[in-house]
Amino acid sequence: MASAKPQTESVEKLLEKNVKGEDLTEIKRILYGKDLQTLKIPAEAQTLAGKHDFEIQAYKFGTIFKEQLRTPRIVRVGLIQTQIVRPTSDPLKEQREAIYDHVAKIVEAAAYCGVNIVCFQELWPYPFAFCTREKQPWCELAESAEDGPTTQFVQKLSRQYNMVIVSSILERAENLEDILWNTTVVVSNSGRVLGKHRKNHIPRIGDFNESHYYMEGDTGHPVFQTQFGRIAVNICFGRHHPLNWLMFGVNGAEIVFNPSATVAPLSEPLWGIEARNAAIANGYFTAAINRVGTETFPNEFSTGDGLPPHRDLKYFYGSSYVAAPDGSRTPGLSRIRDGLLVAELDLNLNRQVRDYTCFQMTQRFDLYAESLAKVAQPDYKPQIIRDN
Ligand SMILES: NC(=O)NCCC(=O)O
Repeated sequence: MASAKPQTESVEKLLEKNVKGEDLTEIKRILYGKDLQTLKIPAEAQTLAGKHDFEIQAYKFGTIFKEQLRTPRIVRVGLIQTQIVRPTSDPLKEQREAIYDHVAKIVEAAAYCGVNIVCFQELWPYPFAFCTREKQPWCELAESAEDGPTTQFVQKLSRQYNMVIVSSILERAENLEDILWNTTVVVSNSGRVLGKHRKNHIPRIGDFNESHYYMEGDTGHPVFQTQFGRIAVNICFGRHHPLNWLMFGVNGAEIVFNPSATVAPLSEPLWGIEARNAAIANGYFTAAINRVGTETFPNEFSTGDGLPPHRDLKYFYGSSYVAAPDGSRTPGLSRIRDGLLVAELDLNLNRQVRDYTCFQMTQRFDLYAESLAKVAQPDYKPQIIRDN
């Protein structure tokens, strides 16, 4: 039997293998915007990466010009993408703890790289089982956002490394009838739970049957003021919704993280566009993080799409990246390996780009508020002018 074709490592590796010299530089200029300076990765971080089998890439976004009246506002963000560590048939606690242990090593490497804010992928401590429609054992993993095992684990890391940590979990609202939510918890660098955001848009696409587990979030568009800047979280499927991105910007976000879990056939051609476009349109930085690998579940499931029952959700393609408001972006992390992407940002770039593009000044909230208010009425008639 022919073996499956190996996964492509990354678009960047393909380009570098096949295009050389000035042609490569020109292609990168057109595809990625300005050429970002790479940052030196400390030896301690390299050693951890070698020992625990993950890659590290590190880049620096500068500003357009040096300001006279404001000092630079430098912050380092770290994006962590991983595969699950243990098979999905292992005891739940062992699966979760193996992921904790592995991710802790990558956070340690991030600390060596001087990272101030780290964000993990969507529902990072578990396999992405919340698609299969199998309720058990997976609902058992749901936990309190305020003091569940994952938040407690993250709080220790935050305190140890003086890092803000953005941690996506399956929340069980123990104070409200045990309702489940897809929630991201923001833990301050002091270890305090700063707050949480519940996923606004729940997918009903392909095998992503997440609406069997949780409803659309009820937390609006919170922005978290941290010591290192104002941050927000647009959880996975919300990246297809421009108004979701917009509202985080309107509320003052300077960096919007997009912890995701998405597979190649569904979204790969969109991946490099959506978070990057959001950065351009909203005048802030975006950071998109995706998990890696194929996760195989004990029981077959199907989605009513004519395909035979199967045990996996297809391939999670990693490729995490950071984009800036001027449209420049980092290369993606690998499609096939666990990784840490470090990006140094000067948050002053946001205002410099906004002053230049005037995208915020010209966006006409008044016009769209009036139009959307009409659209939301049950008797709305589309504004079509007909040739008859
Ligand atoms: N987790 C999640 O929302 N996935 C949906 C798939 C996609 O948006 O690409």
